[in-house]
Amino acid sequence: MSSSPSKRAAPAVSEVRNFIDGEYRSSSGGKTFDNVNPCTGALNGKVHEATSEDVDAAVRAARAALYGPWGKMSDAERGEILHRVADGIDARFEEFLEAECADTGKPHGIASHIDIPRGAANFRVFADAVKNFATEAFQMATPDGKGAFNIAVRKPKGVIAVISPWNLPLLLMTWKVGPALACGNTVVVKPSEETPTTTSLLGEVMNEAGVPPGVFNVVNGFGADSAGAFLTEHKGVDAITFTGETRTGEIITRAAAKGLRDVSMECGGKNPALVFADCDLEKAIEGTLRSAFANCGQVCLGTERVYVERPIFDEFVARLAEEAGKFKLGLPQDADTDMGPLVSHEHQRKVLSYYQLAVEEGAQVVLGGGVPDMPPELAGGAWVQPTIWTGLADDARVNREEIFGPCCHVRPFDTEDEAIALANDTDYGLAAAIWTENTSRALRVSTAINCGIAWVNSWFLRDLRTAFGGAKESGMGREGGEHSLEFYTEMQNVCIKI
Ligand SMILES: NC(=O)c1ccc[n+]([C@@H]2O[C@H](COP(=O)([O-])OP(=O)(O)OC[C@H]3O[C@@H](n4cnc5c(N)ncnc54)[C@H](O)[C@@H]3O)[C@@H](O)[C@H]2O)c1
Ligand SMILES: O=C/C=C/C=C(\O)C(=O)O
Repeated sequence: MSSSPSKRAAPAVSEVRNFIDGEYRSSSGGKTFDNVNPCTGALNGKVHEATSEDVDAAVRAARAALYGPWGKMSDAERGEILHRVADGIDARFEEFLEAECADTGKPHGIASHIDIPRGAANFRVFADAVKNFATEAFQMATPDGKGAFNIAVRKPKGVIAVISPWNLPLLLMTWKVGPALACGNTVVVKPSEETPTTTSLLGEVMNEAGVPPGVFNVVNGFGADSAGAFLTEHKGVDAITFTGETRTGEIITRAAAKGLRDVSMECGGKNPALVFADCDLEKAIEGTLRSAFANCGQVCLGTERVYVERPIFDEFVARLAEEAGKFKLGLPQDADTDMGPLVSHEHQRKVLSYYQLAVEEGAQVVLGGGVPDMPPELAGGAWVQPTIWTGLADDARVNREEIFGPCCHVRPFDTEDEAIALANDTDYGLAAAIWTENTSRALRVSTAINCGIAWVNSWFLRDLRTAFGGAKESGMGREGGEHSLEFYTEMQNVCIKI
């Protein structure tokens, strides 16, 4: 089923330290934790866990750098440096690729087309966007007849805490760091404990590109009672940008309430796909295969609920299962690998508990439902089978809770109104995919779904200038294009009396 026994998972950086004030520093408490390869269960290396003193040093370095050369540069000068950061990622593409795949287990095909290039693009796009970011001006009348002008200026918000997840580590971290730095802020990043390596490696690139010390800092560790909480509760942090689970977002929002710090929250989803009988079936199947199973289902925008118009329901389910059943599970570096493992054994236990729950809740298992049979050298990995269910009630937990694995439930519908109601019957509101060749229907349905991002006849087609974020429990605020620039700046109105 997988690669030859002679192949090994990619070696990774063996020791990941914190990056503070332009240099790599060991944990001041001497504490480390394991970074485990999810393909094999082997040790990738050790990660230095930041103490509260380390986090404090990082925040202080970021504060000092804000008042140093970085804060005094023009957008154009900063932009030039950020372009060099992007070039630096490109120049070390292979290193980033190996590190990302060793931490996540994802296939090279995904990381080399999405994660690493987007990691570089996030710096270029925002370095350029900030140059065209206009403010506002209002001329007003005054009783003396002379008038006044109001001119708005935008300033960096200050020290930004960036808390990022493990599913697209470099991509989602730079999606925040790129615009934050382009706007003149400084950052302290706490990457996921599961996937710290590419964030750490970025420190070297920052130094090589000429980013002044203290502008980009990295502290490693966990959430509660660790680097995540130390950072988000730190008084020296001016704003917090977070991507991760909704429940974690709530905890961080509470921490941010102290001192009324601003937050940007990109959280979970339970995203629907609506497949109408007038769709291009080939495209709908190909798109749903990606939206449900890409990155082993670990994409916040991924589909976990598929609603299919009854006349094509049986054919759709059969074809989806047939194609997903052909996925080859294997090592990142094998060219024919379609799907890697889940990110960790902990996440594997969570996903498998939902596989079991689906059966208990009365699902028909159309495909998968368990652990695949892997060759001995991969037996220690966090593998699960791609899984498709039908027959669950709409209020089944499997239909309501985010699983974040390679699985979906497929259910028939009879009318457009019913499909819209089913799509909206969720606590979440991140993304939706609509498959129809009828343009009026596409517009009607996409705008009737309460979510931040709706795709018609596509999925994960991303223009970085567009608004990105979730409705309901999927988040708060928008990032992307000008929306990121708004979040990472503070607007000041200057009123000038003539
Ligand atoms: N909306 C989006 O843009 C988006 C994108 C990717 C992932 N996600 C969501 O992320 C989740 C998967 O990622 P995850 O499991 O890494 O999420 P998570 O919430 O467990 O962890 C995210 C980050 O928060 C940190 N953290 C955890 N507890 C914390 C605390 N108390 N204080 C401070 N930091 C804390 C973690 O260490 C990690 O760095 C899914 O729910 C997925 O939908 C959302
Ligand atoms: O798992 C979530 C994926 C989010 C993707 C983006 O934020 C993006 O493409 O910018």
